[in-house]
Amino acid sequence: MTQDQISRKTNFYGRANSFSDNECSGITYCTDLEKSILTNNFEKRGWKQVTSEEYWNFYWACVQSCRNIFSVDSGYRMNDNQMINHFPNHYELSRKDLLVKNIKRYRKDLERDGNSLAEKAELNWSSTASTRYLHLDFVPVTFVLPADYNMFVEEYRKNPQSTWIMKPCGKSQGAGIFLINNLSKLKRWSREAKNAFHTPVGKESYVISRYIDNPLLIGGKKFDLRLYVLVTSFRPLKAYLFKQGFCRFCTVKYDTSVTELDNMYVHLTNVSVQKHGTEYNSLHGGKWSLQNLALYLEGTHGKEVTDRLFGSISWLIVHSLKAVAPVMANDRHCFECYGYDIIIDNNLKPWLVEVNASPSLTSTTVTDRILKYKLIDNILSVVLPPDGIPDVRWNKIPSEDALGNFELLLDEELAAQEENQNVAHIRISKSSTNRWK
Ligand SMILES: Nc1ncnc2c1ncn2[C@@H]1O[C@H](COP(=O)(O)OP(=O)(O)OP(=O)(O)O)[C@@H](O)[C@H]1O
Repeated sequence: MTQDQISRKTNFYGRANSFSDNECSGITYCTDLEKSILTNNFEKRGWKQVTSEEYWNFYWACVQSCRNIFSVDSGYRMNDNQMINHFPNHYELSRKDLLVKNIKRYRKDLERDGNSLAEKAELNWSSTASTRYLHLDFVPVTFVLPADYNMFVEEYRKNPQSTWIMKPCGKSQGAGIFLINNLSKLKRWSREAKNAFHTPVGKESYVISRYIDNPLLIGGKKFDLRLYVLVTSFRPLKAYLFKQGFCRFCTVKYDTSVTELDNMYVHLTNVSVQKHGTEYNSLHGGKWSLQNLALYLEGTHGKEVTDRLFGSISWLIVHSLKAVAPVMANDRHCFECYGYDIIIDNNLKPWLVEVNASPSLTSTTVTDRILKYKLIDNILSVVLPPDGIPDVRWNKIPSEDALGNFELLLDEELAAQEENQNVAHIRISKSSTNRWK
């Protein structure tokens, strides 16, 4: 939806402030993404498709349309019966550089307040000692380039043997990513890709992160987790975890030798990369369900260790959300389903690699299609009031049934109520031991 379309639409609908009887009989939806996984779900509910220029109750928008709607210039005002699937500044969580910036700020704030979560420990890394956060160390050490180049070099020199991964901040699906294992390679790249940091539309920034070079391998292959997290409010924080995430495997065995450094089939788990490889299997799409992973880990490491790992993953997600909550525009018309990418290392420590605001709804296998259809169905039943009519005045407390495959990660409002009754502090889902199964 363009700014112009929004302005024209506002003139007409700006007056609408409540859901009239007439409108109640027909909920309208609009989508920028013509995916049957979405449209089948909307139509199952008897909703009628309209264009973005008509009156919609529910908009599954691309991030750009959402930003246009919320831009000051659009003058668009949503009424109480309109909902949209992004928060206006979702990029605070989903842009690689901003995510890291927010997490760094969150840690500093907790440290300043003397919070024990920000406890640090000495880490002896080769000959140099450095300190790291004991609990809040869940994103790989990351710098934004070119801005933080000097800080990166300082860190690099502490451990020149380590490998780093360069990722353009504004791209996805593995585009523009490469690994480096020495500073001269970075310098060469910067020289050769003349204007490496400059594009026709301005500066392109990159993040450079410590490469997790000891991933947990299954069948000798690297994998990451794709988990779905639904946020219905940032202040108070209300977040849900979809129990049916999956693992995405590389098609080629993991190999840290220098000759394989540029082989993306070894190092990048993105399906968009792997599907071009000769070893790609379109039947299973290189995916494993989380249930299979849990069974595998219970078999190889035991149940307690497995439960602890999944508990740490939930913990990591909650704290990444808390890190951005203060800066998020908490508009009550918005909800968002984030795709979390997590790598587990061979010490069974989870690392947050990235958060996507528009996780792919493309299905590569039949199982994938069923899972994503269910995901959308469950999102709708969590974000909509029990009568199924979008209404932002609703208290956003879904019933147990409405959760489907989602489980509560955190509801600060509920937690505060419980605290008032001296029941509990911040509550991370009680069902944590049964999680994902
Ligand atoms: N620090 C890291 N250590 C090890 N592997 C990493 C690291 N960062 C990224 N990767 C690998 O590279 C892949 C791509 O990284 P990332 O998801 O950040 O980029 P992207 O191109 O934005 O992908 P997406 O399509 O998911 O948005 C990850 O799925 C993971 O396999």
